[in-house]
This record gives sequence, C-alpha cells and structure tokens, in this order.
Amino acid sequence: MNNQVQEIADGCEQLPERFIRKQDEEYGHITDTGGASEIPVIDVSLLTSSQLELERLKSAIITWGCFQGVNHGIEVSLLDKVRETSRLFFNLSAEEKKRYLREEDDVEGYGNDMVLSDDQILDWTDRLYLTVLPQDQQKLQFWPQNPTHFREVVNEYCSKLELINELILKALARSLNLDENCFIDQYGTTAKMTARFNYYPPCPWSDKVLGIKPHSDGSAITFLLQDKEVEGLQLLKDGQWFGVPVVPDALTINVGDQIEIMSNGIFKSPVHRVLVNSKDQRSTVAMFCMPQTEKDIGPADGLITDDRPRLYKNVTFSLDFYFKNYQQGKRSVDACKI
Ligand SMILES: O=C(O)CCC(=O)C(=O)O
Ligand SMILES: [Fe+2]
Repeated sequence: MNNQVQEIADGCEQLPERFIRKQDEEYGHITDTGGASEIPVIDVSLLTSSQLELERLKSAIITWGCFQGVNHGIEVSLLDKVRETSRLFFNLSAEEKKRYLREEDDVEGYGNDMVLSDDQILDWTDRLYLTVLPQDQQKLQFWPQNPTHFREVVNEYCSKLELINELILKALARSLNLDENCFIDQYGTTAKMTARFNYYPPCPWSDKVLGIKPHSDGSAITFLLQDKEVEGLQLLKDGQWFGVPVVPDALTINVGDQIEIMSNGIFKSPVHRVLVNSKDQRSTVAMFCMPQTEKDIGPADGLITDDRPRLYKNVTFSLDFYFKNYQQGKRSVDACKI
C-alpha cells in the first residue's frame, strides 16, 4: 500500500509522478475557470410551505445540480463538532490512524485513493470512508475510537441528515409535479448513507495536482460540510469550472447519479473536482445518501413521455461499478444511458 498523502506531503522534495494531473483531462483545463459561482442559496425550512422556494430549488438543480442549503435545522454547534471530530482524527499520529487502514481492494476505512490501474492519477487527499446507515452495516473496526465521541457525533449528524434528505427528495418530486414519495419509494426498505471524511494536506505543487479528480457522485443526494475557511471545490457548468464558495453554516447539497437516473435526466448530477492549496490544509465531510445497494432504480414512470422517452436503463448502483468509472474519470451515470 502507498504511503498516505499526509506523509508524502510532510516528507517529500519532489512531487511523485503518480499525482501529476493530466493536462488533457476529459473535462477541461485548469485555466477554464468561470470564477466564483452563483450557486443559489436555498432556505430548506421553506421547501414545504413556499412554492417560490420550491421553484428556486428546481431551477438550482436543473442549472447547477447543486445548492447551498441554509436553515436546514442542524445546529451550528453540531456542524462544528463534526468538523472538530474529523480534525482530531486526521491529527492523530500516522501509526494510530493506520489501525483503521482500508483493505487494498476495498473502499471502507482510512487511506488514500484506491488504485485500480497502473496508469491511474492519484488524488492529493487522504480519506476515511465509512458506511453509516443502515447502522447494522457499520464496520466498527474502521470507526476511530479516538476521538472517543467520534461515533456518537457521526450518528447524531447522520440522523439529522436523514430527515433533511427525505425532505429534499420529497421537494424535488413535488417540484416536478410528481407524487412526493416517488423518489423515496425507490429507496427500498432501508436507506444507505456513507461518509467520506476528506483531508487535503497543503501541497507545494498545488497547480500540478488535484485534491479529487473530476467526478459526479454515485449517491441520490450528497451533503457536503465544507471547511470553514479554505475553499477548493469547483463545479463544471457549460464547459467552465466555477468555484463553490463557503457559505457560513450552510450545507453544500448536490444531486448524484441516482437522482439523474430517477428524474430521467431532468436533474443533472454535476461534475465537480477539488483544487488544493499550497499553504493551507482543507478538510470536508461528504455524506452520501442513496437507496439500499441491491435495489434496482430507474426513471420515474411519470417522467417518461412521448416527448421525453426513457433515457436510462434500470440499474443497481454498486460501489464496484461506481469506483471503476470514478477512477477512469468517467461518470457512472453515463454508463447507464440507453
Ligand atoms: O471536498 C470537497 O469539497 C468535495 C468532496 C467530494 O466531492 C466527494 O467526497 O465526493
Ligand atoms: Fe463528490
């Protein structure tokens, strides 16, 4: 197994070749930036009562696939605790963190980019990846015991996000004049939630690497808790990369591939990537909400019409399927098109 990026960052004088980003990458050059984005700020608390806010949500997702959610009902103190918990974990010694190291061919646990091919470009990031829901699928051997409140904080955060996820899925369905349960019904009996704690060490060669290569998420909905100060996330729209600013106390919420499929392509799962900083570390926590793994999903019946025929096959979205596409810089959802 390769060293973690944090160790490489601490000890190296030359950038290892495996991290040098491709100049001719599928989604465009680093210079194609459109500046800071105008990703809409949506008041989540209004989505059940205000038709106007619902329209704004629909427009944000059609245009960007993403919005900054405020008034989401999670106390700022809990968001801070989640950030702090993540910080404390990544601050542990390399030796202690390695107790939670993932298996070479598995995503779950602590580690850097999973290597699936010899020519793969590596992301400048270390991660802790955990299954959070259903709770009986938590693999506790990968859950840090230090900080001691790690599991409690993550479980509390996740139970709050579950409610917001449901609210947003219902709102998205209503915004398309569908029955509000139409997306949730595809979840099966148990929803799944995974967490990815991302840590991006500062990189002296920040213009030569990417924190995360361009990808879209395999989730239905992703909740990203951004670093409070350091920006880095960019989103691709109309051939340009736009920075996603930090909005205090907001959750950056985007739809993933599974909503693109369920909405028959009306909502687009946005391609995004992360730039790293030469001076400052950055850490974020992404929570991915999706149907249970074995569940077949497909476009909602009400969205298949003569004018808009079915665009995607029915699929089961396995992690294997997702990461094979991810490592090749491809969107899994494109592999589901008819
Ligand atoms: O760290 C970020 O800003 C984005 C993380 C992300 O895209 C992911 O974990 O899928
Ligand atoms: Fe992502």
